[in-house]
Amino acid sequence: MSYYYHEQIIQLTAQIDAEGLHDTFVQLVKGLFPDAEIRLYNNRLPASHGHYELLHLSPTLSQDELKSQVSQDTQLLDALIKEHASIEFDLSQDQIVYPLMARNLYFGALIIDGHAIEDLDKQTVLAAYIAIYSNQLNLLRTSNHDALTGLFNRQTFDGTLNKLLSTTEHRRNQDGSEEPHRHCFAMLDIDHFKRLNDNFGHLIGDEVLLTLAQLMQKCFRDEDMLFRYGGEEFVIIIKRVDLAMAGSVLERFRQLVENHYFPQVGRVTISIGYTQLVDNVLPTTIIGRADKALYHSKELGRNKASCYETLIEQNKLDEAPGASNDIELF
Ligand SMILES: Nc1nc2c(ncn2[C@@H]2O[C@H](COP(=O)(O)OP(=O)(O)OP(=O)(O)O)[C@@H](O)[C@H]2O)c(=O)[nH]1
Repeated sequence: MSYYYHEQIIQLTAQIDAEGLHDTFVQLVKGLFPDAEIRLYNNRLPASHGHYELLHLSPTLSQDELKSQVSQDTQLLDALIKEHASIEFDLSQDQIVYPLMARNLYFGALIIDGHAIEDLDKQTVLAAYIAIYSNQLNLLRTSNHDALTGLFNRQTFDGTLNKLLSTTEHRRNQDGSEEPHRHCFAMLDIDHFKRLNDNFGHLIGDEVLLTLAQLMQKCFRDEDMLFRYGGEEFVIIIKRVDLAMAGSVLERFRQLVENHYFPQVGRVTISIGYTQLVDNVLPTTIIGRADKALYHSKELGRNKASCYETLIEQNKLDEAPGASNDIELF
């Protein structure tokens, strides 16, 4: 392997967030096979079906072509998981699928389309890129995720919220005009968790935290972001929804938890506070707003979801600190 490839490998290991790592990896693979279509998938729940997130595709496909491509790929990847295939490498085909594995868990796939990989040197380099990318992603995931629940951890939350509030994504309307995407932010807290711990012990308490996290993963869309904020508190960034839609999604989740049977414990409920993510507002303000709405849900008797903006409109809350003046003074 030449010195040039060592430099590329250093680039991969220098990435400190998952997005940068995916992008660098795809660029390196493209550098090896410039004419090929490359698709990179992330499997949200390891070894389960149907949770593929397309991280990268060549930008030549129309929306319809893309849908049918993703559906074809999903079937292929499901079949691969079932067969526990470790690597699909067929030189006679012009489509090659590499399942991406770390610690025996299948976490995604790289598909290279339209290019028979005959060059042995390139095969070796590609195998090295894949191994380093997989290891690096595994490392990043370990440091970005909460060990008990597998959700993103508090540290990742801080970085994500700062980034979301400082960049504005736009959506294109039918008339060609653009407007910023709106996201919503929710805080949720398990009701009477101290009592639950006291009655059943910490291990069962931990089981409840894990089960709740799994319910969250099932209920929310792949693009929504789920974090363990600390203890028995969780936060959710619900992407591209207005407050009304966020309210109905959160209410559905509240009911799902209320009706779920938690082994040994039985019924568990949660209280929720939510608000809109607004550009140019400090993260602490957003958190303060959701927290106030959450506190209101608790005061109303728990097992409720409350919207900060609605409470303000109805004069049921004072504005959260910093709500009217978002310039931080030191
Ligand atoms: N089992 C377990 N318990 C935790 C963990 N982190 C925090 N806790 C417990 O969560 C409990 C939180 O209790 P409180 O903040 O008093 O709130 P609560 O009992 O849920 O009451 P409300 O929020 O008012 O409904 C404390 O007893 C903590 O010890 C954890 O990782 N595992």
